[in-house]
Amino acid sequence: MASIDVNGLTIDYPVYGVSARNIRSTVANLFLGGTILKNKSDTIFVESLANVSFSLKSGDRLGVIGENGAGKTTLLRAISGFLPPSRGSVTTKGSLASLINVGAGLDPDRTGRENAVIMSLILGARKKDLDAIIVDIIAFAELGAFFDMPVRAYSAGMILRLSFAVSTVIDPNILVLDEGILAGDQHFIGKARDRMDRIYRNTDIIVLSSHSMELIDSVCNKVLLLNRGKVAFLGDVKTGIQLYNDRSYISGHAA
Ligand SMILES: Nc1ncnc2c1ncn2[C@@H]1O[C@H](COP(=O)(O)OP(=O)(O)OP(=O)(O)O)[C@@H](O)[C@H]1O
Repeated sequence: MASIDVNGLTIDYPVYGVSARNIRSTVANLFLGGTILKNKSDTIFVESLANVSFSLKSGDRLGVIGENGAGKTTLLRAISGFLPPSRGSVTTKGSLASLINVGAGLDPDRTGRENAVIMSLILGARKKDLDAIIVDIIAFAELGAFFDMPVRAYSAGMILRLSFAVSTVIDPNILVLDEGILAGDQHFIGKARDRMDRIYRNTDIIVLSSHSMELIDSVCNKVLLLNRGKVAFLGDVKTGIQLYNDRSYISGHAA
């Protein structure tokens, strides 16, 4: 059984090299992004998530929505294990594939093939299935001779092809996806979207961040609406999308 438990999760990003005295106005920060804080030694922090808690179990498809800077990517990174909590905890059970930052988890000094083998094993592939898995990755990514070149020689779109092919070749128990990465080459994105339809059906838990309410509505059965790093709403999809659209969850905003 796959599960995700997020408990009191707070993430502060330190911003070095900026003095608190140079942050001119707190008014400008009222509606967008995390809260800007400073500690005793005048170091600036952006509190991008503040005391976020929720649990997901098999069958849950969570749509993470919110305006620019609300904390969506930060939450997805923390669930994926890329970002340690400043306070609180994140516990996941089950194999997890993460498609947030294109290329995350790839070793630039290894070839596409070597990365494909390593990541497939991390995702739970059995050794006896590896040959077939690599054949599938080669066919899907369509990287030609570049598959045997180091990843540092890839273009951004080629890295996306490899990351996507590797992360989706086996159905993971948990898929964490920022839909924003699926942009670019129309031929590949078309193939990627077809494959996502299969993954959306077969994966135990999906955490999907998107600015497309149409996609959230079609894939998800729960919505987490973030507002400046805090949970503004957690519950059914229709209500969450309605709140997001009319912006009534933003304090001081007249709908
Ligand atoms: N590396 C960083 N250093 C400092 N602050 C950061 C860093 N990354 C993100 N932030 C801040 O954390 C907050 C949340 O950012 P995050 O990227 O999670 O938002 P988001 O909801 O994904 O936004 P968008 O829809 O614009 O992609 C923002 O205020 C942002 O300025």
